[in-house]
Amino acid sequence: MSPKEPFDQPLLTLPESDKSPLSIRAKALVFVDPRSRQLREALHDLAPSGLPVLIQGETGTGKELLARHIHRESERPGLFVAVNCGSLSPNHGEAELFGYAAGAHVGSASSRAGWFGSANGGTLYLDEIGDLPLVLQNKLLAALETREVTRVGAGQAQPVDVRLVAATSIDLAQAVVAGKFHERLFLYLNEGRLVLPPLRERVGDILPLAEYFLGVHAQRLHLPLPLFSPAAQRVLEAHAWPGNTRELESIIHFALLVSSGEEIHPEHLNLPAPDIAQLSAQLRLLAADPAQREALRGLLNELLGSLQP
Ligand SMILES: Nc1ncnc2c1ncn2[C@@H]1O[C@H](COP(=O)(O)OP(=O)(O)OP(=O)(O)O)[C@@H](O)[C@H]1O
Repeated sequence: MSPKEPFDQPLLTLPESDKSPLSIRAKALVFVDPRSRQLREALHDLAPSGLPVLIQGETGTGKELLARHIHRESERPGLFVAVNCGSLSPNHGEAELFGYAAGAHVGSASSRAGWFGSANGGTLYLDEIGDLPLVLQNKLLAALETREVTRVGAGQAQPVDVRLVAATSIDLAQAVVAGKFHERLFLYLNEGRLVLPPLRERVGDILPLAEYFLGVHAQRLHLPLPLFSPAAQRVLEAHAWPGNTRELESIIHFALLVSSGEEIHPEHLNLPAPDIAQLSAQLRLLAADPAQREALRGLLNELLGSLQP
């Protein structure tokens, strides 16, 4: 981490030069909630270690963005290569991952390095690693342990230096028990484990992220920057965000487009009305945080007051 990025700064940015072919739009990681700050410290410790990393989190929580920051802080000279294991071809997954030799199969007149080779010297990010077929899990473990890959159809293994960062939205320990995931691969990956909590459990991140996305989209669309009304802020903090940060970004983008420009109100947020069970779960979470408790008490008194006949 550079001296410009102490832990008390809630924004961690990727450099403009991060021109990975699979780059995603947002480059900044917003960390304000205490749980996110802990995660940032863990990231800072883990990134330069070179250890494999397993990131667990629901969809849209920011696993790929976190992996990019791990790569950046590791200062490995090679590329960050992101691959979704669910999108590997059932028949050619091995060739896609490890490459193939010229003439290995019909149409392969020349050889190809594969994702492993492309990430040589850098970081291979395997999203939804639980979707990898068992046979490929075995080959992946062998490649990681021996630091060598053999292209499909090639006689000789080649040395590779790849740091693996894997992500999963399922509990891989349970997949191991169910016989769906290779235990040794799980233990290998689990050396460096980061758990990205869902957004509803990082309530302190919701408004800073909302403001961040509002700023990004207002700037991109050359629109004036509106503010969130206090009621809109409360709605944002009370929503359960099943689609996590990705859902938050699209809600904010929409609100920016439909608001008149000065202030965003609850009616601009295209969110379903929360049900009572969801609302009370959110309130319980907020009440657990001493900083939020007083604000919550005031709000509840205000609401109860408005209900008096
Ligand atoms: N802390 C954060 N700060 C800023 N942007 C974030 C943060 N977390 C996530 N995002 C943004 O939210 C979107 C979803 O993040 P990302 O694709 O990394 O999630 P994911 O967990 O890998 O999703 P999936 O499981 O669907 O692959 C991206 O546009 C990402 O830039």
